[in-house]
Amino acid sequence: MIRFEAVGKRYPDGTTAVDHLDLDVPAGTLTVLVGPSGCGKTTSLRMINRMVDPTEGRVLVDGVDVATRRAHDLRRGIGYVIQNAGLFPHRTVLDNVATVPRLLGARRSVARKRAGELLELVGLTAGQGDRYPAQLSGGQQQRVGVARALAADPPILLMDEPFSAVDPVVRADLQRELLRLQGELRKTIVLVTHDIEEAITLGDKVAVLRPGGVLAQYAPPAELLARPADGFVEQFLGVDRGVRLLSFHPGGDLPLRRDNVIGEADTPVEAWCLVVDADERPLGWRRGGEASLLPIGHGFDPATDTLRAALDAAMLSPAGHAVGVDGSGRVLGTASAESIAEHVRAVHAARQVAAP
Ligand SMILES: Nc1ncnc2c1ncn2[C@@H]1O[C@H](COP(=O)(O)OP(=O)(O)OP(=O)(O)O)[C@@H](O)[C@H]1O
Repeated sequence: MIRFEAVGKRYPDGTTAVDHLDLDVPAGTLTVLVGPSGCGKTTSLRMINRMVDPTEGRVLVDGVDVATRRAHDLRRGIGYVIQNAGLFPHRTVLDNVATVPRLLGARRSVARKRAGELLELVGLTAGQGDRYPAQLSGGQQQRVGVARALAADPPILLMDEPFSAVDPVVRADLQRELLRLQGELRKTIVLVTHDIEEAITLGDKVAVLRPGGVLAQYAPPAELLARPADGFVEQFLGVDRGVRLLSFHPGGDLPLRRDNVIGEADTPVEAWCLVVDADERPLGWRRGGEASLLPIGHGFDPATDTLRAALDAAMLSPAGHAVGVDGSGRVLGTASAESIAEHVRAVHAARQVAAP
């Protein structure tokens, strides 16, 4: 666990980078520090591995004040990933990663074997390991940066804007990979970003910092979206909080209707009916008695999708209804945009009653 206790950082020129920060990062979780430029994210991150020392308060790692640790020893247990990966340009990718186990005393062959395993872990091939960093794409270089940071198997990983230098598609890919890796490795990760969307996607908890290095709110993403602490956080989160919050609601509890699902030969029972074949697969929407069918667009699988996907399916459907399908594509039922909104209201109301 990482703990900031009343931590402040004032630079000699009088700049307050971090102001009285209290923050706990539980072991095995991913915390994101997010906020506008200059609000002290990087400074806070670097106080964990003593690249920066606080001028007030203490940073504790597993209960020990990092100021009492030799920086060199401390950093053995803390991986560090930066924007643009920071790789050695004149070493192959494999050697970049193998450097760390070598420094820790592993024999060359053992270090290279370990590096190969790590490259595979982050989704790179042995062939890519033989190239030089400049011969890889930006996204692939970032993966190498993550592999290198993991090479000493540190319990803590610090990541400073690790995905900012790559395009949005690669970025989404790297974010998914990080979540997959974290599901496997359960490191204690602190990640800095200025992108609130990234923070909400990745964080178990998100710390929003405001200018002047003051913590504005520290909460799980769903709570942040549902209850921003003040106007600053609300504005920083953006305008579509309600819709984004739907990503945190599983689709499995959404009531689905079956009474507007009919077979090909059946008489429509209302203005829009979903026609299915004998195997319960969707054929399309029938309006009134019209013979032609309109495509259902994309369905949603309540077992794996969230209410955001369900609402999206409803919005894109000609009938205004999302079609719920199981993993094999068979229709489970339908839900209108209104019924999805009603369901969300009911869930929120139940939570408020349940809250102490
Ligand atoms: N070595 C330094 N000397 C003086 N001021 C500094 C120093 N390093 C950082 N600062 C100032 O401290 C404040 C916080 O900087 P920091 O880099 O932590 O912010 P940040 O939130 O990570 O910003 P960004 O998103 O732009 O990287 C800024 O006002 C910055 O100019």
